[in-house]
Amino acid sequence: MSEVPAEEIKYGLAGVVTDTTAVSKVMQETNSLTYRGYAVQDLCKKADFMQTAYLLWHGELPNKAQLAELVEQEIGFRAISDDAIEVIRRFNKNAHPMDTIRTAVSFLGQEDPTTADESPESNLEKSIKMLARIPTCIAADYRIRNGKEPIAPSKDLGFSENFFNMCFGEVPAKEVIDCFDISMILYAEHSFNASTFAARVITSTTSDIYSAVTGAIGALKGPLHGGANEAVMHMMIEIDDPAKAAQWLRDALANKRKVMGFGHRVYKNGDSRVPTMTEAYYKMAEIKGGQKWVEMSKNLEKTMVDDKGIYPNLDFPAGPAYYLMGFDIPMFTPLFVMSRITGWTAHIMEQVADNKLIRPLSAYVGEEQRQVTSLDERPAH
Ligand SMILES: CC(=O)SCCNC(=O)CCNC(=O)[C@H](O)C(C)(C)COP(=O)(O)OP(=O)(O)OC[C@H]1O[C@@H](n2cnc3c(N)ncnc32)[C@H](O)[C@@H]1OP(=O)(O)O
Ligand SMILES: O=C([O-])CC(=O)C(=O)O
Repeated sequence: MSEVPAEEIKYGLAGVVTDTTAVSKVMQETNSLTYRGYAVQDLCKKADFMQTAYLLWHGELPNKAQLAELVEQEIGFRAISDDAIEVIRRFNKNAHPMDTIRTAVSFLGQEDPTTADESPESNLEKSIKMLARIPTCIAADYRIRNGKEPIAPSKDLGFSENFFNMCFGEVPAKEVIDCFDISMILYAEHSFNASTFAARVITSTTSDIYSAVTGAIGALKGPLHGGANEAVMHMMIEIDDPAKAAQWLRDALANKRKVMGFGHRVYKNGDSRVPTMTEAYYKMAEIKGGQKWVEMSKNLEKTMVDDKGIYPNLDFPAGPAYYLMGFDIPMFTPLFVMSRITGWTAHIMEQVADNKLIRPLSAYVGEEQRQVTSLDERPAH
């Protein structure tokens, strides 16, 4: 029995406010989300992912000169060392790409002579380095595990175009790039979600930014968080036929299965990002011939909302959108990493600027205090 009444324990920290943040605001009542005061939908229409990164880090949208400087820095940091490529070559070809990007980021941290420098300027520079190099690591890992040579990053292509080129050796149609960029903006930041909180916990010990990001990647991997975008696509492939979707979902619920891509800790009446991502996904389906998946998504959503009142989250449209863009399913959560690196690092810098060690209490429910007996005195079984 715990000495703390059960009703006073905040399991999963649900509903607990642990700190302030100026990075983003998730509004449960209105199902809306702002980054530094700007609605994400407006950022998707009027800005791009690089401008969003600048906004998250600096608190303001960049002017032309500020954006040009960030773009130049990002392009300049894209290449990874021969040692890093060699490490990626040695990765187990069956390892999950989230395990390999977690290890790659950790490797980048031990290579960087500025890792221990916690100054705001150095942490910002390291954030730009990770934004630039994580895509290079993900693409190199993808090609090597498929028996191909990595493609060096380009100095002439934008962030998203360069990533597609490093993966597939070509830049797709503008519509595909636009949809990918929208997913990058929408995935970039979401207040104290589990991976960001993990990053802040690590930062609060005054550990370094690479350690915090490595831990955040580990937290994002789980299917209750970022791993859900992969799980959604596995589910849709398992269902296969849109006409079977409603029954499949009802059977899953009857068997107490969690249906991936639905539900959210904060939003209870719909995820603010879903309409924008769904529009982009439907556009992808039009271009790539994915009407089967659209029909299935609609049937799953209608059944889940009608039967359980549980709404889709961002992973629900993002999973099939990435599938239609041609990415292997195990790459979907690493794509989330490519984007969330901006939000994580904005929070890490906010934590560093006003730090207090994060260390909650627990209610003990184990054995009462007792005597240690010697090994000889203890029963054989
Ligand atoms: C980008 C992101 O990270 S978004 C989240 C991505 N994760 C997923 O899509 C995984 C599937 N969803 C879930 O597991 C949950 O909805 C979570 C983890 C996201 C949120 O969990 P919580 O806030 O703890 O809600 P909780 O799990 O208590 O759900 C409340 C009720 O709704 C049910 N429920 C919530 N989500 C789902 C779901 N996806 N499938 C089936 N039932 C669900 C729960 O079983 C619970 O029912 P009960 O009260 O009868 O026990
Ligand atoms: O906020 C959360 O708990 C999960 C989420 O949607 C995100 O991190 O984007």
